[in-house]
Amino acid sequence: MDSNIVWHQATIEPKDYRSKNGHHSGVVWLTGLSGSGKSSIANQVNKKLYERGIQSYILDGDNIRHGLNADLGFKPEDRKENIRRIGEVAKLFADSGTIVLTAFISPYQEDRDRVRDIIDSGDFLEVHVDCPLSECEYRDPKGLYKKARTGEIKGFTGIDSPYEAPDSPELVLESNAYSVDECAEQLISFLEKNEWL
Ligand SMILES: Nc1ncnc2c1ncn2[C@@H]1O[C@H](COP(=O)(O)OS(=O)(=O)O)[C@@H](OP(=O)(O)O)[C@H]1O
Ligand SMILES: Nc1ncnc2c1ncn2[C@@H]1O[C@H](COP(=O)(O)OP(=O)(O)O)[C@@H](O)[C@H]1O
Repeated sequence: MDSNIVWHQATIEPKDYRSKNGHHSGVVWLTGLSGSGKSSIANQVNKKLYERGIQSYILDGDNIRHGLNADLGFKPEDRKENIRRIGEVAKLFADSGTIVLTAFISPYQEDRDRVRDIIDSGDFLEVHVDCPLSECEYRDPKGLYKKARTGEIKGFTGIDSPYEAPDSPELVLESNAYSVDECAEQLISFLEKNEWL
């Protein structure tokens, strides 16, 4: 970084936004295979938080790749840069007093750890949306596993590209055993228990 760039201290700080909103803020990082249920669960949680007057927002894989990260593909170095940029954006949202729910495969532990490292301790919750590959492939909501199996898509996570399950996530949601609504309730209970709400 250019040594002539000096950090400008903001007048209104994260603690001020939190105090105004009446709740904590931070990053809820959902990770899991394609089709595991990250987007469905994030949207259900977001809806419930919205109805309670909580300031929350979703950053979602497909949407971010249409804009901010439209220049990135799925090679390991592209996924790394994808997660790095999203981590920085998520941090900004958290600093603005928002509970940000992110829904990215984020297959590499190292990349997720790097995001954890830039966020204040306790303000990053790694949530594993855990679902067997066989079930994700059966769901195949976008028909992508089918394409990956025929070789039409190369380097698809879980098929011919790795997924590293979290070493020590704050929470595991078993989306094969519980409904979308039950998973959303489990996540909200966890936020309550940790005094985010
Ligand atoms: N090769 C390959 N591997 C995995 N996923 C693929 C691929 N190509 C396209 N897609 C679609 O892109 C979505 C994943 O984007 P992410 O930004 O979450 O991926 S990553 O975190 O950078 O690994 C993912 O969305 P989700 O199904 O919502 O997870 C897919 O729809
Ligand atoms: N418990 C559950 N949690 C999340 N999704 C579920 C669950 N049970 C079934 N599904 C279905 O699985 C699919 C998951 O798709 P999606 O939310 O787009 O996953 P991802 O964002 O991880 O790719 C949806 O069609 C959803 O309705």
